[in-house]
Amino acid sequence: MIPWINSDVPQISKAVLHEIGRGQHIDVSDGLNMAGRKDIYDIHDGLLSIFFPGVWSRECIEKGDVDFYITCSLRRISHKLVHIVRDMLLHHSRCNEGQEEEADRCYERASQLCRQFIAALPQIRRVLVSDIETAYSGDPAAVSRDEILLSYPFVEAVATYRLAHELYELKIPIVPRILSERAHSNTGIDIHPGAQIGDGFFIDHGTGVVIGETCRIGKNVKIYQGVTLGATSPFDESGTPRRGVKRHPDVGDNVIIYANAVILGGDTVIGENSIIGGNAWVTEPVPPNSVVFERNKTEMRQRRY
Ligand SMILES: CC(=O)OC[C@H](N)C(=O)O
Repeated sequence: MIPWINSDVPQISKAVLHEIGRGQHIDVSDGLNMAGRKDIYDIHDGLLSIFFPGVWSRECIEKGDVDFYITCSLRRISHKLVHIVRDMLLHHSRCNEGQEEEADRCYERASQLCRQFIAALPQIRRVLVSDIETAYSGDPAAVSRDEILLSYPFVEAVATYRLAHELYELKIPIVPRILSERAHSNTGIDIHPGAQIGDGFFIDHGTGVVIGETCRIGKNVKIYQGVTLGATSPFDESGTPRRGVKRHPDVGDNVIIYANAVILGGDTVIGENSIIGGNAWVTEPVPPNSVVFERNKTEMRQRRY
């Protein structure tokens, strides 16, 4: 018997309860159940395994069973997702004073949003194949597409990003960030769901990559470990960082960004076909077809393909 447990714990429980009751900033009074995060993880796993059944699924799946597997999984995921999104919408409305919505309305809206999300899955899957294709054609270390799919961390990070982006575009609260931060923990690659990323995107090695919310990235872009596409956070008069403004760079088609380059700012545009060298620090626009090989020094050159 540990004596302090009996004497101290009831009092400390009361004090914790008191802090919860103060409801400052984080409102748990409506019982937003964070066990829900496990349900979202389950949906995340389920969606990835639908994209690549028998590869990312826990189950071994025979060719003849794929159809059945996808239909059953998708039905299960759709049900679960509608309930989670309903809870999130309800919670979100309660956090905004005077805008509380009825549960039934949230349920209806959740159902519509999830329908749109599920309808987008075939297209997301198609784009994901283009990402793997860019990896295969761009990385001589990759022996096969299967090797990339089974072992490269960027596949999970980018697949998750593409799912999370769809949810973000539908303005579903919190769920997109839970997905992307889970992939961030698993892979070391941090892609905000708000970023816009074109087809054929490849992150080689991946560790430490950060891609900010308002980035726009073109097609067939390749980046290496440690690259930051970050913000020069603008502040308002009171010194508070301004939300909802364009603060991360744009990257044109066919750009390659080597390891640990840092590219910052909402007005920073990397023109198409450019190469940004390792450790470059870029805070100004770079014209198309440039090579940036050290701090802000650019050189025009003809790209070879
Ligand atoms: C990627 C990055 O610079 O993030 C900084 C901050 N979270 C923002 O979004 O502005």
